[in-house]
Amino acid sequence: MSVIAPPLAPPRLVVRTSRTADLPQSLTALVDLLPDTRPLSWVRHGDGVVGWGEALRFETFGPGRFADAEHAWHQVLIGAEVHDDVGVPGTGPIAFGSFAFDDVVPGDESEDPTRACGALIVPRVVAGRRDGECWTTTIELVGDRAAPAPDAFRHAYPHVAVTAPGRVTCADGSVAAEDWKSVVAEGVARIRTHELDKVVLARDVVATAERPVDPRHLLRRLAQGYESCWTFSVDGLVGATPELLVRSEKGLVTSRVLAGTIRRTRGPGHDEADLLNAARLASSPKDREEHTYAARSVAAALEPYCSSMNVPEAPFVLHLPNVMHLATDVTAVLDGSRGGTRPPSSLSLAAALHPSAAVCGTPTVAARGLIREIEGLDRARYAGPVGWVGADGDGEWGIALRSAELSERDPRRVRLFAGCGIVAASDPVAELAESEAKLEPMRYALGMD
Ligand SMILES: C=C(O[C@H]1C=CC=C(C(=O)O)[C@@H]1O)C(=O)O
Repeated sequence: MSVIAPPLAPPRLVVRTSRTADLPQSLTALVDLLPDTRPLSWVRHGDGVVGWGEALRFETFGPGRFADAEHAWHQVLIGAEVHDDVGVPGTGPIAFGSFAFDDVVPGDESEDPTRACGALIVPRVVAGRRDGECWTTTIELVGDRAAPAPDAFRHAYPHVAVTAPGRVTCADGSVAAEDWKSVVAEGVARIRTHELDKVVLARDVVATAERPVDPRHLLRRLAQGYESCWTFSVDGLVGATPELLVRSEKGLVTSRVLAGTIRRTRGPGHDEADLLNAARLASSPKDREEHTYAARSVAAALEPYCSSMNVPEAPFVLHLPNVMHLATDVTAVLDGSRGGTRPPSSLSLAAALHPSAAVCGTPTVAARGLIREIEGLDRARYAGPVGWVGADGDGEWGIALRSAELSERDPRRVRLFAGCGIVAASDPVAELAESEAKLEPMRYALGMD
């Protein structure tokens, strides 16, 4: 006999945000607060939000993964009791989230065919800092005795010392590095027959550490070494992405589009070489083409939601420690009169923007089809949206690049990902080298530099 449980009333949250004493002026001040279990992070230049514990968790599947997560978030906010003494973006109730790149639930070849395609996690505790203002939010489920007292957040979870992973070795992932050149060559061939204009092809490598990998070790190194990137951690997906899919704040929408890459030079004379390389990148027709598709895809996806938009005519060169990218900062104003009863949230904007041509290709459907056909990789959450959303829908979502997936089965194992935009003029050998450069942040985080 099967028993159908009556629908549960949505859980009721009690949320309290209060100002806290200044944190040390360090890039890692926020991530240093994190306990070792399932840390949540969205930090850049030392500011941002980190969280721990799980008051609530919503897992979603397939093409509806964004809309279902959004619906669950709205439902839970309806009855929430919120006391917010700070009132800046990131205070009050927030949920961290990450979503799979593809709609298709992975088949038998996947590590875990039942895994969710998306998750929103409402932490029990959030610590945040923005422009010198620091706060703590505690989130309790009504009737939940396990929730920490508002003034006890530092002690609610035992603070286990951060451990380094020890010696780390790397092996080929789903497709061996040598074979990946043929995958790229196939992408180029398809583009040359005019099947599509651009496709982004990715690969993974598998790192095995001597000791269990402590995500906080990775977060600390990334927050320090890649401070201009968004250092994120959600459910075992850790990275430092330079690409902001969307930030929505008080009606202003921002997106940093990246596509087109050149490696940074190391050693003596690197300043001069960097200047030369930046000029080379800015004038490279192949990189400009890759970039144009990406910037256009973002502008086209945002257009229906916005009353005005600024897309600079030419990209600038973004300098990161490992590479330089062609970059365009798109800014737009949300159109309050469109989008139904409430303006679109940052999460629904992320859903509309995903997958941009920076991680999929042009046209989108043909590119996604080709990725499924030839890439030979289960991207999982790599290149999907990762970030946070607040009660008013404002929030920040990055693209989960320069990232790694920590294995749930083997805590010493980590999958690192990198991908490259392929156009007609792409060279498989150069693309393999570019993918190696894009793996550098996570190799560095693991201490493999
Ligand atoms: C797909 C990745 O990077 C994207 C973002 C910036 C530059 C890219 C490129 O030049 O190919 C990619 O479009 C990755 O890092 O895995």
